[in-house]
Amino acid sequence: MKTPIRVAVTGAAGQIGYSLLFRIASGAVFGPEQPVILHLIEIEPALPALNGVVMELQDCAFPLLKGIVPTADLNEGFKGVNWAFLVGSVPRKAGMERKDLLSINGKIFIGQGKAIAANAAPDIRVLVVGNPCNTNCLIAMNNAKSIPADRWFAMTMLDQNRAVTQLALKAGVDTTDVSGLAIWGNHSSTMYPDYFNAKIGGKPVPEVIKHELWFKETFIPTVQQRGAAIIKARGLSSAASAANAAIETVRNLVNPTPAGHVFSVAVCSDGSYGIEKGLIFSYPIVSDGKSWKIVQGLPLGDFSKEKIAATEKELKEEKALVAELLG
Ligand SMILES: NC(=O)C1=CN([C@@H]2O[C@H](COP(=O)(O)OP(=O)(O)OC[C@H]3O[C@@H](n4cnc5c(N)ncnc54)[C@H](O)[C@@H]3O)[C@@H](O)[C@H]2O)C=CC1
Ligand SMILES: O=C([O-])CC(=O)C(=O)O
Repeated sequence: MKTPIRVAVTGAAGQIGYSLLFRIASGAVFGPEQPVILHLIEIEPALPALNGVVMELQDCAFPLLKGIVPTADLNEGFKGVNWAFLVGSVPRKAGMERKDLLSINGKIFIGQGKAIAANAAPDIRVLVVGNPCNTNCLIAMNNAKSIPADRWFAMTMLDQNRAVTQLALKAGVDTTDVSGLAIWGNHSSTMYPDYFNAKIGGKPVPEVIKHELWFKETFIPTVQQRGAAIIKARGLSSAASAANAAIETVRNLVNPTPAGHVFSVAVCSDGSYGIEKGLIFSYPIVSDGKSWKIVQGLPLGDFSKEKIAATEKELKEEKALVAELLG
């Protein structure tokens, strides 16, 4: 048996937490050979509900679950942690944009960034899910400067999965026939699902779906607005699909990417494709299972460049709004 790794989840008593924890404990993220100790972090008033989640985790008798640390103390919560899923934060309601949450949620990520830097294991990696996730990640990263920038991620995998399914439905193919689809930029209504560099059955998507207006008038807005559509339908934001995407993001990072595939995750920009350095920007990424890199040299036409510039502009504006939170 391998040594257990410590995995922290904030907002562990929330909706996403309820879909996420049981799958981490079952081995769906780190594999069937990797035991885990779960650090479940909540705010004080949610500790009774968290206790119920702990009881349910115990009642699963997961062979890989070697311990549970439920806590409202950030130092205890992040002590020795190898992976942190930062989910805990307030979700938006109908009619709000995700960036409207910055004034409520942004400050949470100062204390969490500092506590991660002070307590986590040397190999810590952090996935921010709580919205607006790119800029929350920027805040946490800037409050934890001792942790290398390549360890910080914000989630856009849910947007990739949404885009892949829309393409598959339109083309009448299986989702597994779609490859190379990546989300660029912010997890917001400006995100850009780049269908030009995606393939269906190995052929460029625009050669399979020959319907230019559909991409512009239906595909892109559907992907950009899917979170809002779920909130309208459910009265609550996506939770099971978000947890699933968090699981896939980490799996994508800790396993080698199959040839011909990419995955989407927002990372600290190194200036690739002319994006401002230091922004948490979603790119097409590949991993060798240990380190990741931004796929270089993809052709981008004027339409793609315009969309990517718009989402970069929004991230710069969000960064300016939280300037005083960046440490
Ligand atoms: N990046 C993405 O693709 C997605 C992001 N989200 C975001 O994930 C976040 C969580 O969503 P849900 O689980 O549905 O919300 P929820 O309201 O069901 O759960 C959030 C939990 O976080 C806890 N919490 C609040 N402040 C905290 C803090 N400072 N430290 C620790 N825990 C704290 C709350 O007590 C609550 O239990 C929201 O911001 C939502 O917008 C949701 C779907 C997709
Ligand atoms: O839309 C929301 O507020 C929740 C979310 O991030 C998503 O479902 O993509």
